[in-house]
Amino acid sequence: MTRGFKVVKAYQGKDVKIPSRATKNAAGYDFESAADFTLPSIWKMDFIKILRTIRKEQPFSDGDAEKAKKILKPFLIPTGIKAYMAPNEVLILANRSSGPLKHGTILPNGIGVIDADYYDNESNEGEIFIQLINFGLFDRHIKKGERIGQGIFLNYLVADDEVSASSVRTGGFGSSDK
Ligand SMILES: O=c1ccn([C@H]2C[C@H](O)[C@@H](COP(=O)(O)OP(=O)(O)OP(=O)(O)O)O2)c(=O)[nH]1
Ligand SMILES: [Mg+2]
Repeated sequence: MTRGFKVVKAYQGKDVKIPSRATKNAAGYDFESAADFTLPSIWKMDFIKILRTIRKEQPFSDGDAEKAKKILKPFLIPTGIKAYMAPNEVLILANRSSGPLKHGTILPNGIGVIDADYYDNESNEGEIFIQLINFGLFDRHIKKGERIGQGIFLNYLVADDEVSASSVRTGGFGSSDK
């Protein structure tokens, strides 16, 4: 077992497909959405109102400010998939080129970095999420099973004289922040 994918427990028996490459020499393993999901177009949001709400320049409640902050966050699309690989390997998530062209969707983090030690972590079992933001004019209605991104396995290099980290990964998305 060198590298590959498994369905996380929460999605077992729910018809979630293991990522696969579409053609013989394709580099990327296509990931599908594990659920129906609507990505609202950012243009539908009233940014001025949201800004005023967050700054409390208008008489909105704290609940409104919280709601506004949530709308501005990128969405995490569940894939139901975890990836295992050798310790010197990484899975890089990238957009499909049709993402922006057909749907106006981009990865706000540019690329996704899936670390080898994310697999089976204690907080979410290593489930991979694809961050997307919709700058297109229309909402994007993603159907379960629709391809939403691709993952490429690579080797990574380490620097000389590195003081190697010994801490164990407990999750993702800022889990190593102090
Ligand atoms: O698009 C992404 C990016 C990351 N991850 C997961 C896998 C990765 O191993 C972990 C941490 O990612 P990263 O190191 O890029 O984020 P961070 O903000 O530095 O979080 P952490 O402090 O947990 O390392 O989050 C995803 O599922 N999707
Ligand atoms: Mg990190």
